[in-house]
Amino acid sequence: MLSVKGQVESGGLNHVPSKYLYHTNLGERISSDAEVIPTIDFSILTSGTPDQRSKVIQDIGNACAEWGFFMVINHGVPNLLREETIRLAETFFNLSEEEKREYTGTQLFDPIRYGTSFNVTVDKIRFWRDFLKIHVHPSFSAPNKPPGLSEILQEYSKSVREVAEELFKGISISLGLEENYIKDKMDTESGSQLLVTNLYPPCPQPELAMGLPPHSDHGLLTILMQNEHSGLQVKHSGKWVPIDPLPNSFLVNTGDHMEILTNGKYKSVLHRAVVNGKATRISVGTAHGPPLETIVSPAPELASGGNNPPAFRGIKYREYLELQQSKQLDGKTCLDHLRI
Ligand SMILES: O=C(O)CCC(=O)C(=O)O
Ligand SMILES: [Fe+2]
Repeated sequence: MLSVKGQVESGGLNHVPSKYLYHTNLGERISSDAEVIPTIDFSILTSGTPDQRSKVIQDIGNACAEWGFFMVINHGVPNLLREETIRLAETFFNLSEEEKREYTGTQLFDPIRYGTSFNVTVDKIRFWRDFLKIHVHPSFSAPNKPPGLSEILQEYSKSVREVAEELFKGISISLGLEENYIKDKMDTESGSQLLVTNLYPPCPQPELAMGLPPHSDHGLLTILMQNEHSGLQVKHSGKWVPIDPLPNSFLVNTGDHMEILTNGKYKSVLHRAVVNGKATRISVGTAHGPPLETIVSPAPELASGGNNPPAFRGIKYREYLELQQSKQLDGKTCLDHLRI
């Protein structure tokens, strides 16, 4: 398994190798409107007046229902911590191929997994992306090199978890539920948190390859940041909307398990990562879910009565992850397998 970075750096790559050719017109239905995802001021959620707080909670609810994605500003995670996380993540990818290979996971639940594409055992075509995935909660793992990586990822994961917990409160209230509903029902304090670092090296023919094809995320919430290069696109009203996050912001999206829990009220939206010809793009996302053994099904409060029956069957989070990983990413959400 040769990483994309390794291939790019071996030199002389002036075209996309055939196994990476992605046969979709990337320009197709890119939104030309200046659409922007909603922005949520996190500081209002934590310390606004009661009126400001209910307004921002309403905004969160609308963002989850209409976009499944929003940008979070004033989140309190120090910029230095974010920058160091990205910098040290990059130094991991700068290790030699041999050093990185030590972390090649073979199993989905290996606590540390370095790899390329999505899942090379099922991918029919390869994606222009290398990754490092680590389980950071309830128990924390990280590669022991380069020096400092493990410490910074631990600190970063903890800070982001705090943001997630506040967002879970706001989301619970926005659904007409008690503030701690998601925290308690999904046991998020002992929940699973998976950190994924994506590295998309510059691509000689960016319109012919794909970093990550259309997919939805599995957890309750994903919190994502990136270096200065954009590439994320979100499906909205049938079009792909390129996302240019504000400096120092997080992108947050509701995942498949939020869609299950809310009985489809909040959507887990398709998104993809395109590549560019000039620069290495890095993104770091954390997926926040319940403990792996939790069975998630639609909340009875949101799925009852004749006109609102449960739309999904329940599934253990662990089994859902296995299901997702066993399939090719093909633009359909894995959730379709659970629809009643
Ligand atoms: O790199 C990005 O912007 C998106 C990454 C992503 O969607 C993922 O890791 O699930
Ligand atoms: Fe994603």
